[in-house]
Amino acid sequence: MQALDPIAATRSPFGTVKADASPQRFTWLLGHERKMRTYLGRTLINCLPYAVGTLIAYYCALVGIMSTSLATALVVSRALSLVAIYAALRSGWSQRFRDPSLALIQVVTALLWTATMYLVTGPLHTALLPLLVLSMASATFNLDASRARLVTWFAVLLMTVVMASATLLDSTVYAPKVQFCLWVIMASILPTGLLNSMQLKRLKHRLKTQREELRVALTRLHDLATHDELTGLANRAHMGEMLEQYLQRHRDGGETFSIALIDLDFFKRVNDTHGHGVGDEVLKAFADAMRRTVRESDLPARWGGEEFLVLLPQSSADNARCVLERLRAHFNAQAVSPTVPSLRATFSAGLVSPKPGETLAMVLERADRALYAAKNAGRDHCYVG
Ligand SMILES: Nc1nc2c(ncn2[C@@H]2O[C@H](COP(=O)(O)OP(=O)(O)OP(=O)(O)O)[C@@H](O)[C@H]2O)c(=O)[nH]1
Repeated sequence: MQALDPIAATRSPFGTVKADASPQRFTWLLGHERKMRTYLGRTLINCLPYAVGTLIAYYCALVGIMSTSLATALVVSRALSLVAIYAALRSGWSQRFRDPSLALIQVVTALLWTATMYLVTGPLHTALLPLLVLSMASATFNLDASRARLVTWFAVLLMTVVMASATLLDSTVYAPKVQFCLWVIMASILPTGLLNSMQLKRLKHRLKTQREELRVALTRLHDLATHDELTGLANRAHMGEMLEQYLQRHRDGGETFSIALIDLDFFKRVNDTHGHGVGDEVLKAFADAMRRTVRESDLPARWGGEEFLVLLPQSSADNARCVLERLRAHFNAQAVSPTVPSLRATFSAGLVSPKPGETLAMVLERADRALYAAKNAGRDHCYVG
């Protein structure tokens, strides 16, 4: 269907669309691009378990569980991996990969770091398990189903090896019975988390689909409410709103405009002679002729029955008359019905521009009188009112 009006183009079916309602914040950190902002936001959230891990590492160094140099090595290595991931995302370098969010790399590095921390934090190792669960929750939600499954089993396997090794290396601090209990908890929590994430993702997908369906339905509703079904032109209600807007802008000192009220000549005869189907074909032919002839900025509408109205922005009634004469030359010569190829039709039109202080009803009344005069003059005429 034809775009109706530049004013309307900024409107949603049920109100004014705010192009981007909320201003973007932290653009220096996250950039402007919507997807990239999401990826970077996730990466920064992943820094939270790292910050907690840093505190644990230095606390361990403070109480003599590990050396300060080991704590620093762990903290710096993780910081470097996070900075590298952030830089790859922020610079756009990651765009070359199938998964530009680098979600898989992020979770694997997080898992390896958490597992290492588990091995070296001695009596504090249990504090690492919630961090592991946190990393996995974010990973399983952001990865596709097969990768999320793969990463979950990788995490279970990795922690099995780590817990077994820890028990073998230091069975006093990593007591086998305790490790076994922790292993059972870990091995049951991670797959459960995976199932929950999958369910959430399905829900998210369904919501997205429903939102798209709703958008399509709203667009269809809007088209039905503003367009004439037979000709596809704007309908009377919509054109009425448009006219009010233009008239208001004109009153506020804006540009002038004209309207042409058009009526097909002897249309009843077409219906009576050839039937309503042929009459409909003529109406469609006239609508097509208008679409082809008027300017991009002109707004044609079906006003009702065999009456049409064209709003011609930035045109005096005399300028509008030239457009109408072009339409006449085009329409009078063309075949207007595929069913009755020999059939020809004409139209009459009343043209007016709003005068100061006139209401819409007054402008339309003048257009109607001009149209009536054109009909009285023998039809196939355009009169300026
Ligand atoms: N086929 C068809 N006919 C319609 C439609 N809407 C209105 N009409 C017909 O349009 C005709 C209008 O006839 P009149 O108002 O007498 O006008 P006219 O025959 O065009 O005569 P003038 O306007 O005086 O030249 C009527 O027969 C209506 O039934 C429509 O959607 N389809």
